[in-house]
Parts: sequence; structure tokens; C-alpha cells
Amino acid sequence: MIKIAPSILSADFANLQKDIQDVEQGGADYIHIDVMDGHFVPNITIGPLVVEAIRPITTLPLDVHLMIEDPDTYIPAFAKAGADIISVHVEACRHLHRTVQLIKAEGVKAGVVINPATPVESIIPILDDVDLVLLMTVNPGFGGQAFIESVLPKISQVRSLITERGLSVEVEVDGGVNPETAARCVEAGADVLVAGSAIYQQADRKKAISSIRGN
Ligand SMILES: O=C(CO)[C@@H](O)[C@H](O)COP(=O)(O)O
Ligand SMILES: [Fe+2]
Repeated sequence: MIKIAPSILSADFANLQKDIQDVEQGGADYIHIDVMDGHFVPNITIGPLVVEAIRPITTLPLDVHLMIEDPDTYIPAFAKAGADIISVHVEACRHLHRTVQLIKAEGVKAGVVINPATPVESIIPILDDVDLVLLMTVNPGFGGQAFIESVLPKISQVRSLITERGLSVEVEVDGGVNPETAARCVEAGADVLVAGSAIYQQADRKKAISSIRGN
């Protein structure tokens, strides 16, 4: 079963509770939270206080995507705020194993993220230690961007690496996911699909989630 992780970056921030509960009732599997610091990416979004406020209003796992410099400084705060999965960009980590160990020491699942231009080879050394690999299909920073087609072979490459090693690691895709691109990501080997605008721009979120799932 394909998991759907609506990105609240495209939700109405003045009505976050309603927009989160709407996707929970619509069949979402995770709530994807995009954390941006204005340094690693040219946008500023959500901090641990907002994650803490969201925690009691949903039973879904909180999938926290850190697009920040120096993630080690902030990981404990996001874990304490209630994150279930914390994913960090290889491009932002000077000592990747140390960062992943820190996430796990906080009792949280660890994910590793690569930008569209970062080769899959960069995650091979950490594959045994993570719960999730997130492949960006846009350059991080904003919702509503166009899907970058050239990432599709990277999804298949990551899926093969995981299968060859007999690992249980989820393959998540993020950026420009809609019913049409979702089908190709799944065909390539993705099992978790993040979608922001394709869900929140639709009045019927349940229907939007089902069509991304391919139902
Ligand atoms: O991490 C990011 C953007 O940096 C994403 O999670 C976006 O929020 C996805 O938005 P859509 O491309 O689905 O509109
Ligand atoms: Fe994201």
C-alpha cells in the first residue's frame, strides 16, 4: 500500500488544525512538515513550537523534513516537540552518521534526503542506518514547483540498493507530485509520496489523496 504524506506547506496556516484533520480523515498516512531556515533554502517556515502545537491534534506520524543548516543543533527540539520521523539533507550534514545517530538517540526514525542534483551514491554509506530515503523531485524551498523528470531513474536506483541489501527502508518522493507523476514514482519504486499543492488546492482532500494513491 502506497503511503501519502500531505505537506502542510500548502495548507492554510490560519486554519492548520482543520487542514490537518481534513487530510487525516481523507486517508493520509503521515503529516509532512517542511522546516526551512532561510539559509539552506531561500524560505522560512515552521519551527519546533508549531510541531509541538500540531502533535496533540492528530494521531498520524509527523514526518519532519529539515531544510536547515546545522541540523544537529535543532534535532533534539524537534524530537521533543513530537516528531516521529526526522529527515536531514546530505547537503547540510558535515558528519552524516553523527547526525543520524543523534536522531535515533532521541528515539525518532531517521531519514536522509538528497536534492535532484545530488547523486544516489552519496547515501550508500548511510543506507544501513536509516529508516527512510527521501528523494527530492524539486529543488527544496517552495511548494507548487514542477516535477523534475530526471529524478525518476534515481528512485529505481535507491529501490534496487535497498532490495539488494534486504533492508526495510522506505523510499519517499517529494516535490511536484500529482496523480500523473505519482504513478511514475510508484512504478519506479517509491512507497511514500509527499504532496502539498496537489492535495491542498483541491476542495475534496479525500478524493485528491485517493487519486494520488492511484485509486
Ligand atoms: O519539501 C518541499 C519543498 O521544499 C515539499 O514538501 C513541498 O511542500 C511539496 O510541495 P508540492 O510540490 O507537492 O506542492
Ligand atoms: Fe518536504
